[in-house]
Amino acid sequence: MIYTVTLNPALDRTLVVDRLVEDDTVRIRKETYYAGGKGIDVSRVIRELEGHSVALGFVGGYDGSHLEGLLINAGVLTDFVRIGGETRTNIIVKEAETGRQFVLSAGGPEVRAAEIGELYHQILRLPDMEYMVLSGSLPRGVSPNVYGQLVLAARKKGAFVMLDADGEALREALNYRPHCIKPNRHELSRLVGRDVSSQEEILAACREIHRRGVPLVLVSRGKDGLILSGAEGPAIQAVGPAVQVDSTVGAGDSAVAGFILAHSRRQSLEECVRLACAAGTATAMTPGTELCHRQTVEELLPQIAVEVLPPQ
Ligand SMILES: Nc1ncnc2c1ncn2[C@@H]1O[C@H](COP(=O)(O)OP(=O)(O)OP(=O)(O)O)[C@@H](O)[C@H]1O
Ligand SMILES: O=P(O)(O)OC[C@@]1(O)O[C@H](CO)[C@@H](O)[C@@H]1O
Repeated sequence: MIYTVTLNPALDRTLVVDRLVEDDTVRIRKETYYAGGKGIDVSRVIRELEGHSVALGFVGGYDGSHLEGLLINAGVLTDFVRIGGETRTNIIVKEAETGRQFVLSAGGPEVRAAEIGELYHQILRLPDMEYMVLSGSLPRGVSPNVYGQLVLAARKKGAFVMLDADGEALREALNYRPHCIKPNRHELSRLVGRDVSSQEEILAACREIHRRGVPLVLVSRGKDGLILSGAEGPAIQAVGPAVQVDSTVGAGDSAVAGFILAHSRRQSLEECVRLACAAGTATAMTPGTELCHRQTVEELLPQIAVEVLPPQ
């Protein structure tokens, strides 16, 4: 089974307005709620692509129940730890007239030590963990080394661990050697302490990370697709066709979902990167925090240019 972990889920409230104006009433034209947070997005995309996963993490209060209910309605399996604090709401405002989008991200509730302990023991007890995906920001009260501890617990159980995090949480977790990380260009730059942009710079940065014991690095590059670098074997690049982009929120999570789902289906690494790219591209075509549709992903798959890169 694939387990996703979202320590700081968010009820994503997407509002469409004509245009934001100062000193006047701005009428909301459309309002939609999504169960959000990066690991939860991964679970939603896996379900959309006809796979199964269980979403783990913390939910609390009425908004936490709302989020969980949305997932249940979408057919996503959940097993959250309930916390005393209230699940955060992130607000996404889209201006219909200009296409501009504003993402207001809340800090989230404070998680108590006992609640972290409960999640940790839940993970240790899981009988069938083949994959664990750890994604997103950390809530208050949780130490930056929490991902490291969860990586260690999952590795001890023989699971393949994929991590999508940033900053100190990512840096700390590298010491525990997740099997794969999914930084975007900015996260990779922060990780290696210099700006990386070109293909050569990305591959050099990935080699540094392999030397620290991480076998796979999947770098997402927005419209330029993805590069998968492996400690062994050649790097693989996938680039999607030019599409009409509406909102890229959740594109990175969709790429993680595509990669892990294909990997769990024992597909080749080329096919894993292809599905990652198709899912990310399809999500970029949907509005707000809406995620990819299966039919679009299937239409995109043959249009993804997958290339094995020459050794550097
Ligand atoms: N503008 C775009 N046009 C086409 N495809 C895109 C675009 N933006 C993203 N994608 C697809 O989605 C994948 C992941 O996007 P991106 O690199 O933006 O991840 P990210 O920065 O982690 O995103 P986020 O944090 O918003 O979820 C890309 O590798 C690409 O396949
Ligand atoms: O604050 P974090 O945990 O980094 O990201 C949270 C979030 O922005 O990520 C998803 C899109 O990737 C949204 O569903 C959610 O609001």
